[in-house]
Amino acid sequence: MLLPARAASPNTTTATAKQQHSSPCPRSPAATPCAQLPRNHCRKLPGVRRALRAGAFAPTGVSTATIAPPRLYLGLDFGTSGARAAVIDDEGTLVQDVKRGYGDGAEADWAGAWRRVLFELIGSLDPAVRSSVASVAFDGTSATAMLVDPRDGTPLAPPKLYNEAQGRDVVAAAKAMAPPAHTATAPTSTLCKLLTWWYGTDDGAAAGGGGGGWRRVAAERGLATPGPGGGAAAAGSAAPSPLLLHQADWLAALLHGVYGSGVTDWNNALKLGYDPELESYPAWLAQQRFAPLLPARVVAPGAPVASLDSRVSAACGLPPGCLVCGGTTDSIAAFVAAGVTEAGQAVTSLGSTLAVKLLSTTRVDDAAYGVYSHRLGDVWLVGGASNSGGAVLRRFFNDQQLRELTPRLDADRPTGLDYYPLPGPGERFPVADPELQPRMSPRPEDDALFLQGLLEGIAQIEAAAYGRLAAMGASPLRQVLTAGGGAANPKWTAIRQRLLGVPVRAAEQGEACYGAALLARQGARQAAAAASAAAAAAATAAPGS
Ligand SMILES: Nc1ncnc2c1ncn2[C@@H]1O[C@H](COP(=O)(O)OP(=O)(O)O)[C@@H](O)[C@H]1O
Ligand SMILES: O=C(CO)[C@H](O)[C@H](O)COP(=O)(O)O
Repeated sequence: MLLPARAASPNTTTATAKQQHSSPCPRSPAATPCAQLPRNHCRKLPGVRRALRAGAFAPTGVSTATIAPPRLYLGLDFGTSGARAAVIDDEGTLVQDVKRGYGDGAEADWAGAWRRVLFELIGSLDPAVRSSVASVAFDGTSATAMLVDPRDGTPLAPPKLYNEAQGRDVVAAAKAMAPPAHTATAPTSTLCKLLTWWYGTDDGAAAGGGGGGWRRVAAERGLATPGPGGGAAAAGSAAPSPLLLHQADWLAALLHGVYGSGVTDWNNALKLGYDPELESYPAWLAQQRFAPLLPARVVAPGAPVASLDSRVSAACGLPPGCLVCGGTTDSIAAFVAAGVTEAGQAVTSLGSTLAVKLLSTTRVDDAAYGVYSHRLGDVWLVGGASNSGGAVLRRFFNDQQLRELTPRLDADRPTGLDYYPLPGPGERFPVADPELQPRMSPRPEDDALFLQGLLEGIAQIEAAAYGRLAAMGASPLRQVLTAGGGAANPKWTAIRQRLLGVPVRAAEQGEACYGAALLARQGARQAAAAASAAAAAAATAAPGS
């Protein structure tokens, strides 16, 4: 069980602590105004005053069932460049939000950075808010895969991130087992990442189950080290198999402490091969020798999973009975936040990457173009995710420079530069080509012209993405809401609207963490309804009733 590291005390003088705001968001006017806090963005919003008036903030140590209404709901978004927490009340009013970067050097230990930031975000919440949180839900980057010890979640190997394309051999193995054009056959799919671990090809070890750094760690920890060439746990052996989890699953398990056979959700499991229509792993996947490594329980996004582990509650200050709910991916959380409800409405997440989600009455999937369909409730969110997006802009301009240059752009005068902006070789959607090269030259002298060329290039990718969905029979596009950092750029919005030919505007709520908080609220309501139904059934069944 990975418990939160002791939070740096407010008086800690190390550089790291100085940069970080480790005490709760200050309540008194005399304290440092949140707006001046470096690296963190800690805001108390109108909802706090209303909740304070309503006496919402019960003392810590109460169970969910007794958390005094109005209860609060916590969404945690672990995106590409940083993590954010949003707390909402029953009406969906934002009560507090906090964000934090992963810090320099995070790439050397992603799991450690995610765990550290998780408990720092929780520690950054106002104590009165934190102690009223009735449920929590996470969203993470899609197809970010982890191989862990099923007893306590300890990673056995570095995570494989959302955009890491796997080798041709495992892609071929995935194509040999999955249906044609299945999203699990994409080079960046979770299935391909699992197969890289399974065949041990990630450290040059011979294919066929030899090597693979994780097997050495697993053996040291007394775990089984199954592989294609045998090596499975001997019949009757007590040694448990390693477990595959997604980033959001692993973070949730840090709070609920339910390990063993693992819990994931429909959306995160899609690129593993899970079928959200069947609500099960298809036979072609369940019959594989590596099936024991798959997370056994797959829940709907927002569904109740388990209560907070009591030790974690004591360590982080969330109420002991706080419910941890099923998660989702960051672009779906952004979709949920935007509040889209009609077929033909779409959400483009313009964050570090460009992800599009169109609400469609028809499901469309084709890995040849990086197109797949997520299920949310009883609708299909069709789309995909390009490697292009804000991460390319950030290579040339910081946010301040973007704000300074944007007024000089002329959305009505295309530059003709015809860029395909990528952070490096490789594209997922609407072209699925791990070798695709960036195209961002010639670079004009004028930075404003260069920036406009980049924004036009990303907008052209977005337009091609929606055009691909239309060509595949998805519901016709009628409107695009924008989430993510790029939503703030009016000139980019105008360029995109010109290319898309439909109304484009920023989503009122575009933050994925807000969408995750809505899922947490949904889970708390589902749990309360189930408890009421159980109580009513018990009362009916009681003798003499
Ligand atoms: N004014 C702007 N115009 C265009 N892009 C912007 C602007 N401000 C921020 N961005 C881009 O938004 C991205 C960050 O958005 P965010 O949603 O936080 O991304 P993520 O969560 O994927 O890290 C950055 O890559 C940045 O380049
Ligand atoms: O690119 C990403 C990183 O932010 C997205 O997480 C991801 O690729 C979107 O995938 P999905 O459509 O499964 O939500």
